[in-house]
Amino acid sequence: MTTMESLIGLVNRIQRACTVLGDYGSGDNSFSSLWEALPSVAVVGGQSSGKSSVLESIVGRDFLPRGSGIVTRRPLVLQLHKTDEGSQEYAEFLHLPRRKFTDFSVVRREIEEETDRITGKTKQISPIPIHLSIYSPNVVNLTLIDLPGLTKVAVEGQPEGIVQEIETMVRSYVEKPNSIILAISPANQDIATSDAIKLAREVDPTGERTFGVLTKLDLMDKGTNALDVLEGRSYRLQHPWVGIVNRSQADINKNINMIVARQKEREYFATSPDYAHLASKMGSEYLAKLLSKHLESVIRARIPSITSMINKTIDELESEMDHLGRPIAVDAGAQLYTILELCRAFDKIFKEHLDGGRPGGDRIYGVFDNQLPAAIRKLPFDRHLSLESVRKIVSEADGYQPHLIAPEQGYRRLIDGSLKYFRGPAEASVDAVHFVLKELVRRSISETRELRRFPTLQAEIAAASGEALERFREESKKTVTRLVDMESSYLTVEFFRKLPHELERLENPGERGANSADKGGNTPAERGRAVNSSASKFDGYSEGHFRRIGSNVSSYIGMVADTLKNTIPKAVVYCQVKEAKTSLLNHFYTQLGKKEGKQLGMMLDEDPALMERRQQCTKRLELYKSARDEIDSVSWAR
Ligand SMILES: Nc1nc2c(ncn2[C@@H]2O[C@H](COP(=O)(O)OP(=O)(O)OP(=O)(O)O)[C@@H](O)[C@H]2O)c(=O)[nH]1
Repeated sequence: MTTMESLIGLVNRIQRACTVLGDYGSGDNSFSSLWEALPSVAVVGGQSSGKSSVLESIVGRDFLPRGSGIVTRRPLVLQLHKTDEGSQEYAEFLHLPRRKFTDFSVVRREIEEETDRITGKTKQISPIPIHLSIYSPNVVNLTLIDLPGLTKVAVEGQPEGIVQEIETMVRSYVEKPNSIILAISPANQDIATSDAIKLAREVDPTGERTFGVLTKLDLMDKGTNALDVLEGRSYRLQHPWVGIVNRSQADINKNINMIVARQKEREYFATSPDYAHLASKMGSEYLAKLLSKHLESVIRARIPSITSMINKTIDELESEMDHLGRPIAVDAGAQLYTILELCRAFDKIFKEHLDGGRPGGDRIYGVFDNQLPAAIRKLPFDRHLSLESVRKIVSEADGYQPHLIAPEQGYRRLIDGSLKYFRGPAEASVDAVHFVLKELVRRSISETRELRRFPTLQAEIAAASGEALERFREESKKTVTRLVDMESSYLTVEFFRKLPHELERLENPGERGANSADKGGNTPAERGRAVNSSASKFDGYSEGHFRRIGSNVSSYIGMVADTLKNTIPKAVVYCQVKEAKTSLLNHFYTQLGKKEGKQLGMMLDEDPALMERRQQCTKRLELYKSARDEIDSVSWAR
């Protein structure tokens, strides 16, 4: 491959990739356009200027749609590839890959049909290009973009405003600084009125990137010639004008072969008295070579800036991809792996909250250190162990037979009754820790960056964690209730053995009498009063006796409270915190293992807008990377 072929081929390949990815310069996407950075030859001309004839002559084949009105309604990117002498000519469309067209009348029909596919039969125009590649020994490597002909009036059946639309579209192509303008004007018309030259003058006033082509030289009035134009006197351009003689309508009707037509064109210039001195620089074959050479040199000059534009865009796209998150795999195994990874990321953050490193875990200690003791302090033991209450409970426990020594049953009932109160603070601690854990799950989910794009999985993890925490809470409640119940199942014997006073007093009724005498409870009158009181049955026991019972129970309960203040946190941590740390998502993992690919895929559902954007980014990244590879390979070949 020569350098020239590979450079134009390079741009061809990049252009095709651009169209596949919807990058044809126009369009309102927020990405920079690679297409626009690529040099290209845009063919412009007024209606009947001979534009189609020039293109067909450059190709050496009839293949463009004919007809009245505006026939070209979408840009046609015509990529010409020179093949070895004697090889079969064929055409290929980008939209019909792997189909080789060897019959060029079928190519013409396909262009017409493909035009209608996008624009509809309404004869609208569309900026989406049709890509046609032609492989032939009779072409030079060149890419031309055929644009709708500039016109002043729409013909019947074509929508109003199409004239302006065409002008806007053609302008969008030729105003790009990388566009080479092939401006076609007929020689039998004043050059000052040429639509092509008028537009070229506007967008390229210095004439640097305009190639002037003058057609229909053979149709000029006898005795006149176009030397003023061809020699650059009428309208000056940086590149020399090229004169062309295409087939006349009569030639076309007679089916004059294109190769024969080229031959006739050569003869025309060689034998023309006016143009013979310019013959070597006239004609469609010369034009094709001139353009090919120029395009190649423009591409060569542009490569460094294209390369840096590509690299810059790749960097931008890569960082956007990082921001959006990489695409998710499609097979079930990889999806399961992704889900597990995401869960692990969440779990790690959750653990950091508990173990410190992230805030929140300290609130659990707060429950044990403040809430629990405060709740215990607030328990209504004063009321439960008031003199009245003690007297009532003890008497009820005694039944018809007042206690003789110590009120064993009374003590038990008082203690049992008191211990029941501990359930409240115990359960409240469980609930308080549960809510702390729940809040930490919520925070951990929102702090897991990797999870941000997966709202569905976030909800799944939240639900699974919620269920697990609920189970831990149940378990924890059972355990703390049990701790409390255990306290009433067996009382600390030691404690009561240390209360000798009471026993002595009960064993010594004399002392009891003496004691009561102080308070005057021993006189008959007082006894009578006592008989009338509610505790008539126990008027034998003094207030002091019940007070002592009350205070004994109270200090026993105080001792139990101290124990529970220590054991409840242990139970709560064991059942809830430790479990949350080690097996919060265990159940979820088991469930995951049973799920099918489709369900896993659903869990990895993302925000559709985000997916769309990533898809765009991925495609673009692919385009730019392949463009970079293409450029690299060409640079090495040079
Ligand atoms: N004699 C002669 N006829 C030409 C020449 N160039 C074009 N024609 C004829 O002019 C008519 C229009 O040529 P086209 O090539 O179809 O021109 P166009 O600009 O593509 O026209 P539209 O697509 O219809 O706008 C055809 O009948 C051609 O045969 C030429 O150099 N000499």
